[in-house]
Amino acid sequence: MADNIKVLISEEQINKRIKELAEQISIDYAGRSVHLICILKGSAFFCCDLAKLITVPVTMDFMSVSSYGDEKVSSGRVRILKDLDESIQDKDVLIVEDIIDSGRTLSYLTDLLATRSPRSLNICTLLDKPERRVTDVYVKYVGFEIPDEFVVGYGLDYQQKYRNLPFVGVI
Ligand SMILES: O=P(O)(O)OC[C@H]1O[C@H](OP(=O)(O)OP(=O)(O)O)[C@H](O)[C@@H]1O
Ligand code: HPA
Ligand SMILES: [Mg+2]
Repeated sequence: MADNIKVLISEEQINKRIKELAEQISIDYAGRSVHLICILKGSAFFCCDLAKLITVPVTMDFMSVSSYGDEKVSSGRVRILKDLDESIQDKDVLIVEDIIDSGRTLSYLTDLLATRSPRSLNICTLLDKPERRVTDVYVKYVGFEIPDEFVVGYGLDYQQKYRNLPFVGVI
């Protein structure tokens, strides 16, 4: 396998879990529409695959945020590279992330977006690395809990590489 990357979560496991998450979200948002906020770049694959399987009406917007740069640890400073295009006022907003690690990114984002008067605001993350948390965040939908290892693939990068791997692996 390229650069000795060990599979942690296979493509089949990811697809199965995304289906389950989409079913749960479709039940929870029944009778409403859900406004997905995709946090670029990491969440691009997950958010698009999830959106395709949700059966209630979906709208989407994109925000680009970065704090890791080329490192394996957070710089501690969350930078917004691109803000949302549309207002989230009175919308049922679901932030879609690839991973919650230290919790800094999502803590910063939920505080920021809460000031913009959404009707509701929740988080869906594919991966959760609870051992690394330095900031508490309430996450409603979690795909997989993973151990304290730096992972790549299915959107996640190391030095901008490996995002296109169809599985989640450890370098
Ligand atoms: O919980 P945290 O410690 O804040 O880490 C999680 C965040 O870090 C990664 O983004 P990154 O800054 O690497 O940007 P990218 O998505 O463009 O790779 C990841 O995609 C999450 O957004
Ligand atoms: O384990 C990780 N891998 C890639 N990007 C990340 N950003 C936070 N944690 C990670
Ligand atoms: Mg990254």
